[in-house]
Amino acid sequence: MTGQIPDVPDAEQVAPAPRVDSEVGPLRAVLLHRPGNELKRLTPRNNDQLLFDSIPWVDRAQDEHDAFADILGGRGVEVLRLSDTLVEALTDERAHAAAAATAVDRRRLGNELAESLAGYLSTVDAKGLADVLTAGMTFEELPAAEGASLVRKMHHPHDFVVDPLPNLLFTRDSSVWIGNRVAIASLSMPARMRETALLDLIYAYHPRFRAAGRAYGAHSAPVEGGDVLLLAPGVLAIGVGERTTPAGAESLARSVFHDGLAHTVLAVPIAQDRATMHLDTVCTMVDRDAVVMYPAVRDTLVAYSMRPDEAGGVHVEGPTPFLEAAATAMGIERLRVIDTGLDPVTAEREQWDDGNNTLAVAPGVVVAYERNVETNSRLEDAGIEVLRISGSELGTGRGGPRCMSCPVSRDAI
Ligand SMILES: NC(=O)NCCC[C@H](N)C(=O)O
Repeated sequence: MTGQIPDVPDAEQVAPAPRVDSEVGPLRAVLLHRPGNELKRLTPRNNDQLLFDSIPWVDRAQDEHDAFADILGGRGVEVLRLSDTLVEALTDERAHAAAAATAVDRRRLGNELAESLAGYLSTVDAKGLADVLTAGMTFEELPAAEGASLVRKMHHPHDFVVDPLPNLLFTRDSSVWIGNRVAIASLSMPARMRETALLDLIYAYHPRFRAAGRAYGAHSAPVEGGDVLLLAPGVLAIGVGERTTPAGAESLARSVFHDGLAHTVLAVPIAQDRATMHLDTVCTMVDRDAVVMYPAVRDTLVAYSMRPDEAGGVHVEGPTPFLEAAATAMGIERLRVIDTGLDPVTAEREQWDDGNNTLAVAPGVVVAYERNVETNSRLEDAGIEVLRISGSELGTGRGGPRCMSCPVSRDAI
């Protein structure tokens, strides 16, 4: 070997380091979840509780999601699939044991069934366990030998022993990268709380992530990633409404100040409605200095500005109009606003259908649902390139391209 030039891996072969400082820097790697059997659990009886507005046609949802992943891949983005990362993490026996424990709800199952379920899950391989953790398990799927407890006898065969997680599709909400740290969200709705534990295990045990530092504690007050916008390096906006609480926003702000990841955090009150469940349902960034925004909130959205004080605490000012507070914190003269739709009714329809929920793959280039015709044409009129995907089935869970993606690596802007 003496005298030979050592092999230098291609730049493309080296996984980009996890780091995200903005909403619009060129996207390098993203965590998606291809919808699977967990969506087949949705019925008219449980869809409200499981946070879906209707029953998706699963094969078509998968096709739509594959097209979404292809568009990202075509732009040079590395697509990581949540189920693959979960299976890889679960090959570590500590992760396997911890994951199995998260699936056993002793209070609901009672000791006898809980013990038999835990025993059964400990024998299942990583792939099988990942399937149960994501798609759940019904009483009729529980192996016959696993206990003949009263609980088992009295439940309907289609009741869940382990609840499914159909909202894993929305990877934006369960974790968010801020700089080189990841914040595991503390999800507020019962149907999504178990996602926190799965993401916690993926980031702790997957070789790609286990060295990454954490921001904020996974079990702190509720914060959901859909509420967190990285307006510019060092500037965060956090929606506070149906999901993220004031305590969650304050706790995340303290954490990012402590780690030197931000100098300003804007807490932005949003209506506590399903239509506006996260800040990214009414506003997402489409360029370094531009947002697409629901016009009904444009003039009323305000922000409380938080900055670290010299005593190690948090100084709070405001509220002041959001657009002004954001521009000041970002150090720009003005944040350009592109409205959703042309008239109030179109705007309301397109906001509901995630017209505001775009995913930037680079400054001025976004992925959007094709159905939001008016909003997309307004984006194009403003010079934004729109990569359209269909989302008739994906949208039944009430989330768009931004909700369905957790950027893991973006280049600096
Ligand atoms: N960031 C987002 O707005 N995510 C959409 C989440 C939809 C999901 N069905 C939920 O209700 O949590």
